Amino acid sequence: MIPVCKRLCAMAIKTVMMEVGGDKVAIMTINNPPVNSLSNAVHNGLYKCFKEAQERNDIKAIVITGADGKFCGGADIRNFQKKQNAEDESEKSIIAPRNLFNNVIEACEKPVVAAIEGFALGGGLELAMVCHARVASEGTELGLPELQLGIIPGLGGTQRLPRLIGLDKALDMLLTSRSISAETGREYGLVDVVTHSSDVLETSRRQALAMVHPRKSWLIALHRMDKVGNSDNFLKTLTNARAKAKRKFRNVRYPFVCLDVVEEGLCKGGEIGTELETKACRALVNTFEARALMHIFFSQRSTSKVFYASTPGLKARAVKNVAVVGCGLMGSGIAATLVAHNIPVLVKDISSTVLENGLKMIKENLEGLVKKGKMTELQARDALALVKTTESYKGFESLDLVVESVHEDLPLKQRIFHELESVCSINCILASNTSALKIAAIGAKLSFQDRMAGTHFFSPPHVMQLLEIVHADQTSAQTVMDLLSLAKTLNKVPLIVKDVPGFAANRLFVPYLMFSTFLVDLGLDPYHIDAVIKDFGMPMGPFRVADFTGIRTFQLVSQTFLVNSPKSFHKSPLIELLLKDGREGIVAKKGFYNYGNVNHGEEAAELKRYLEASRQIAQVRGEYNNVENLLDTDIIEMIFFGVANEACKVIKDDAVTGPTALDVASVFGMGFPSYRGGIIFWADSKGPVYILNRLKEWWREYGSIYKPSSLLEKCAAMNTPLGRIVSRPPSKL
Ligand SMILES: C[C@H](O)CC(=O)SCCNC(=O)CCNC(=O)[C@H](O)C(C)(C)COP(=O)(O)OP(=O)(O)OC[C@H]1O[C@@H](n2cnc3c(N)ncnc32)[C@H](O)[C@@H]1OP(=O)(O)O
Repeated sequence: MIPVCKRLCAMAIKTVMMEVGGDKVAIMTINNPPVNSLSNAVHNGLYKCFKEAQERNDIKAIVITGADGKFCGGADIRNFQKKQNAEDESEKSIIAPRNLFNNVIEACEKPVVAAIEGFALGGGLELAMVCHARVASEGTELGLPELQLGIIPGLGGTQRLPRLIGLDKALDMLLTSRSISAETGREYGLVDVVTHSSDVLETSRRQALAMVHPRKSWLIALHRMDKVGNSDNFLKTLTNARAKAKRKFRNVRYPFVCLDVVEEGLCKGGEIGTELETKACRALVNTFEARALMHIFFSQRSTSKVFYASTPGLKARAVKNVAVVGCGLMGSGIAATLVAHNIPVLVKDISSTVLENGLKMIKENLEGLVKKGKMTELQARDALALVKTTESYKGFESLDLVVESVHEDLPLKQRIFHELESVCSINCILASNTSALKIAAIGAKLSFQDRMAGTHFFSPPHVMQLLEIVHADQTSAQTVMDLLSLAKTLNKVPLIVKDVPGFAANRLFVPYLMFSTFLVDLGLDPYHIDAVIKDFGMPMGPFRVADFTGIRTFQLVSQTFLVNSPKSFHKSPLIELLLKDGREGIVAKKGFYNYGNVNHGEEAAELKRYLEASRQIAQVRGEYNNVENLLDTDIIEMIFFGVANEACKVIKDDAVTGPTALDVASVFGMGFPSYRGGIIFWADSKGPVYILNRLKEWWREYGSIYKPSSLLEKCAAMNTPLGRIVSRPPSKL
């Protein structure tokens, strides 16, 4: 250990601290909890510390690190939001610390090493890249996720990353926002040394001192070109990347701005590149997409945080052993999700044949994750080894959680939970994956209902990010807390919802399909609707998604609406006509589309017959009956204003904590484009008054399915955005 002079630098400031060791290495520690983000105070702190370090003869080298084992989570996103909301136009520019990065840190005459632990993301990785070497602890997360926020890196990331790891790999990281581990970073040349976290600081010191003497020269990332090749090569790579981006990104500009800036910098030099990058990043911060994506970033985090805040002192218990009862499509997907995150699963079903089939589906799900690059083949094999199957309740006594996933049959579910209560320990959480029944009804006969909850996964569970945690009246805070913690382990976005029919996400999803089928009964072509909605930004149109989730499932979940609010529901005859002929969707290889042997699906010529029959029965009339009058924007509004109207009813019913929860539900549960900020955020961009007027128009014409909700009327009357409706803590749900 090197003796450290405990004297803090004369200019000691709270957010960046400097300690100088007996070895003459200055350690600068960023201390800005919770993620050591780069606030203005951090920039100023670094400026001051660097100035002092440059001047002092007793400092030979510098190491930058972050407090609490976290290097830096990037620029302070709250700061961007403040600028977006600034009234004064001049306030909208972001102060760029480009000078600090390029001219102070990178140009420093004393070697600077980044000692990285935990994560270096966005501006955090950009800071690490201006250092002259990087030492990272095992498993550290490195990435430039700015595109996920609707902006591009603004502190040289678009320029230095390609120069350090090559253009192909850099573009992949930039355009996917995917992080890499320190180990992969070492392989790519982004990290110089990977070591154990207890050794990061010492190794960084040694690395820095080695660079003081001419034993190891240091390279300035911005000046390098050795990894990007000649202009023919990099221009070709960029052309391919643009073509790929065109297929992947719809309706947004920021990925293309990113590619342009990379190209400019490679053609005109890194200095010009960083200047253009800063300007482009500043301009993007104020776009609707950046507002929307930053809103989603914070909303996604707030849905569970609010619960922790309302139950101080409670600590989550780890869920280490789980059983899934029922291994159909959903059960096997849930089991795959659990084992993919190293949680052993006991799968129970009624016969060895069903179990064999379930195991096959679990294997296929894991293979799907391998194909998507979410896990390696070896990890998938290890995960599969964590699955055990059983036809009995043997082994259930030592479980932490059971997820029931049998079909929607109340007496059957009640019987299963009764049996579970007699075999599971008192601490085991009993959860149902029902989407149509009330949790309280399923657990009505249990002696201890506090450990009963809903875990509503979305299809396919190993892919969809949302997990609704259904909180019945009797469910304990401890149970919800444990499930929230499990959601984090599974990398899911948890949403606490009340035990009301349809919970939250299906209250949006079912009307989405319902308004789409209504338009078909009005005379519109379903394939045209699918195309318009896909262009709007949904991953697939409503009819294709109905095929994927199963048309019978749609019919089943619709029952809740038909029972609870029949006047707001258009029951299209089309659904029953299709089901009568076995057109159940992809499981039957035919639904709205025909699937042959592939999952892509082709338009079905014979669908016309069903459409005509359905229209004949439905007899929907209206001014727009000549459907050619309908513009694509009308189609979008007639579907999504209907969904937004239902969202207002969900808020009114107190089914969720507030409007933000529905933005999260729509983005992560039904694929609403995140760059539109979720259903409520998007609706607010149109304004409650405009939506109300349009709904009234359709209400007059087509009847009560378009009847405006009282909450929408209220917001329109006060001209208040729907997003401003006050949220309530989940304990009050
Ligand atoms: C100019 C530059 O190029 C532009 C940029 O750098 S833009 C920023 C780029 N950086 C990012 O996108 C990283 C965003 N953050 C993350 O991915 C994750 O928070 C993380 C991996 C750093 C930590 O994850 P985890 O430990 O699970 O904590 P998480 O719950 O996500 O965050 C903890 C808190 O920090 C906040 N936070 C995280 N990153 C933040 C950031 N960059 N700015 C402001 N707040 C941030 C979260 O909102 C949360 O706040 P809360 O407790 O009040 O809800």
